[in-house]
Amino acid sequence: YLCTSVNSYSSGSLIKTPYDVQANNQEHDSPTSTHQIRSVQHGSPCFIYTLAFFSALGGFLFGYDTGVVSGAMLLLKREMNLSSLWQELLVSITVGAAAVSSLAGGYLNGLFGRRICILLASFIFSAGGIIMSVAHNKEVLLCGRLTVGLGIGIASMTVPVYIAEVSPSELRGQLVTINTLFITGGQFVASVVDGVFSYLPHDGWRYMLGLSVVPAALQFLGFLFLPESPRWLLQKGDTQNARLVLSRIRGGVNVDEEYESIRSSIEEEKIDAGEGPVLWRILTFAPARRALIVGCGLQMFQQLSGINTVMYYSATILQMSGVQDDQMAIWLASATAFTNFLFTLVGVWLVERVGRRKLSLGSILGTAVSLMVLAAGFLLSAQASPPVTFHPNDPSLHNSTCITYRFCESCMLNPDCGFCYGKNGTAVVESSCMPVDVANTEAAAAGRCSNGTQESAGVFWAFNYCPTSYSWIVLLGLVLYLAAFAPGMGPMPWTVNSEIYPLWARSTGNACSAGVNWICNVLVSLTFLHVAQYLTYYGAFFLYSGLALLGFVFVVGCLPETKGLRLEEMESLFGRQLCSCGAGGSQSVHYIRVNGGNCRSDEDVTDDE
Ligand SMILES: O[C@H]1[C@H](O)[C@@H](O)[C@H](O)[C@@H](O)[C@H]1O
Repeated sequence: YLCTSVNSYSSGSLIKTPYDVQANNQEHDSPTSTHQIRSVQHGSPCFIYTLAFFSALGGFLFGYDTGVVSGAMLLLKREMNLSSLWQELLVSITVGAAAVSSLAGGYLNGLFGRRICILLASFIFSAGGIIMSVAHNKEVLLCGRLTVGLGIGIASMTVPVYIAEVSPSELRGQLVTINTLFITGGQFVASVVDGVFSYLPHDGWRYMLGLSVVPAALQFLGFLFLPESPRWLLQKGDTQNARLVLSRIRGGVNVDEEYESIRSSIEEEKIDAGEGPVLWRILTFAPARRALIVGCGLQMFQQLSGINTVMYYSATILQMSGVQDDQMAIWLASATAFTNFLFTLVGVWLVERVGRRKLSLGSILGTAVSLMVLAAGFLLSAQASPPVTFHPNDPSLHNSTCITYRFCESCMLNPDCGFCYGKNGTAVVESSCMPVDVANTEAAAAGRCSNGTQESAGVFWAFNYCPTSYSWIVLLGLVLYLAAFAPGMGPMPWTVNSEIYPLWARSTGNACSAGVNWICNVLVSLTFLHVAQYLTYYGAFFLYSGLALLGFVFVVGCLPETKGLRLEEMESLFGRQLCSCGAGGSQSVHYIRVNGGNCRSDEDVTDDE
C-alpha cells in the first residue's frame, strides 16, 4: 500500500497508522495517558502561553475593530452628517478588505513566514488606528477602516496557524481556541469602550477607533522578540534555527523525536506535493482537497448560522424585549458580547476534553434549535403586532409610505419608518406609523413622537421593534443561541482549519477558508435587512436555523476528530471518501508511506483499500 505517514513517536514505532492514532486518542481520556508523558516531555508550557498570548492579540484586534464600529457610527453619523450609503461603506469596507487580505495572506505566509506576517498585521493595525483617530473627513476615515481590514484579514488566517504550529499536540486545541476567546474578548471590550465614550458626543469616536493602537503596538513589540514557527523554518530548509526554536519553545527538553517527525514528514510531503501552484496541487490531491472542503464548509456554516446578525442586531432584539432607552441598549449589547465571550471560555475548557467533533456537533445543533426559539419569538410577536389606529392629518406626511402600513410589524420592517404609540395600562393605544428623523433615529420626523415632544405628549417611539408581550421568548432565544454557538461553532472552524492541512498546503488552505469566512460574513450582514424585509424577522431566523441544520448534517458526515493527533498525522484522516470521515475509527485506512510512492486520487485510495 502506497499512501503513508511516517512518524517517529514517543511510542517508538516508526510507522504509525490511524489505528495507533485512535488508540492514542483513547489514551488521552485516561489520567495516566500519553498526554501526561508528552506534557512531561514538553517541559514548562510557560513560553508557549506567552507565544499564544501575543499571537492572540491579533484575535483581540480582529474582535475589537469589527465590534467597535457600531457604537462609533452612532456618533459619527451625526458629527460627519453621514448618508446611509457612507455608513454602510464605513462598516463593510473593513470586512471586505479582510476578505481580500486573508486570501493574499496565504501567499505572504508561505513566502515570509508566520512571524513576519503577524508583525506586518500589527503594524497595519497600528497605522489604521492612527489614521482613524486623526481623520478630519469621511474619506480619510474610510482609508483607516480599509487599512485595519487589511490587518484583520492577515491576522485572522496567520494567528491560528502560528499557534497550532508552535503548540504541543495536547495543548493545541485549547491554545488556538484562546485566539477565538480573544476575538470575542475584543468584541466585548469594544462594546464597553463604545458605552463609555458614547457619553462624549464630540470626538468620542476618535477614542473608540483609535484605542486599538495600544494592543497593536504591544503585539508588534512582543513579536520583535518572539521566534518563527519551527515548522515553517524547517520547510524553508533552515534546520539549525528550526531545532533551536523547537527546543526553546519546549522548555529546553530533548526535542529529537519531535524534530525528526516534522523533518521526515516534510521530506515525504515534498513527494506528495507535486508541481504547480499550491491551490492547484490542493485541488488535485484528494486528502488535501477533502481537508479544504471540510475547512471551508465549517467556516461557511459558522457565518450562515447568523452569528454576526445576532451580534449586530442584539441591541434591537433587546429593545424589542422592552428596553426603550438607547444608552441602555448599548450597555445591554455589551452584555450580549460578554455572554459570547463567557461561553467561548466554556469552549476553551471543553475542546481538549470532548474533542472538536463532538463540540461542533452539539454546538451547531443547539444553534439550530435556539434559532428556532428566536424565530418563534419573532413570529408570536408579529402575530400579536399592534394595529395602526391613529392617522395624523399632517400634509407633510402625504407622500410618505409609512402612513400606508396597517400593523406595527410591517411598519417596523421598513427602515425609514417607526411606530409612535400611547399606553393605557399595558395596552397599546392611538398608534401611528411615522417616518423616522434621519439625523436621529430616536425620534420621528414629524408629529407627536418628533424630537422634544415625546415626553410632553405621553407617547413612545419604537424604531426597529414593536411593543409586544412575547419579547421574552426572543430574549431567551438570544441567550440560548450564544450559549450554544460560542463554545463550538464560534471557535472550532478556526481551530480545525489550523490543524487539518499538510504543511505545504497549510497557508493556502487557511487563506481560502478564512476568505470564505469573511465573504460569507459580508454576504449575511449585507443581506440581513433585505431578507428580513422579504421574509420578516421570523422568516430570516427560520432560514438561518435551516442553514444551521444543513451544517449539522455536514459536520456529522465530514468532520473527523483531530484531538490529540500531531499535525503531521492529520493527512491520514482524509484518506477516505469525504462523507465517511466521521464514520468511526475502526474502519480507518492503514497508511504506510513507501518512499517514492504517491497518493493522488480517490481511485488510488479505493483501489488500495
Ligand atoms: O469565531 C468568530 C466569533 O464567533 C465572533 O463572535 C464572530 O463575530 C466572528 O465572525 C467569528 O468568526
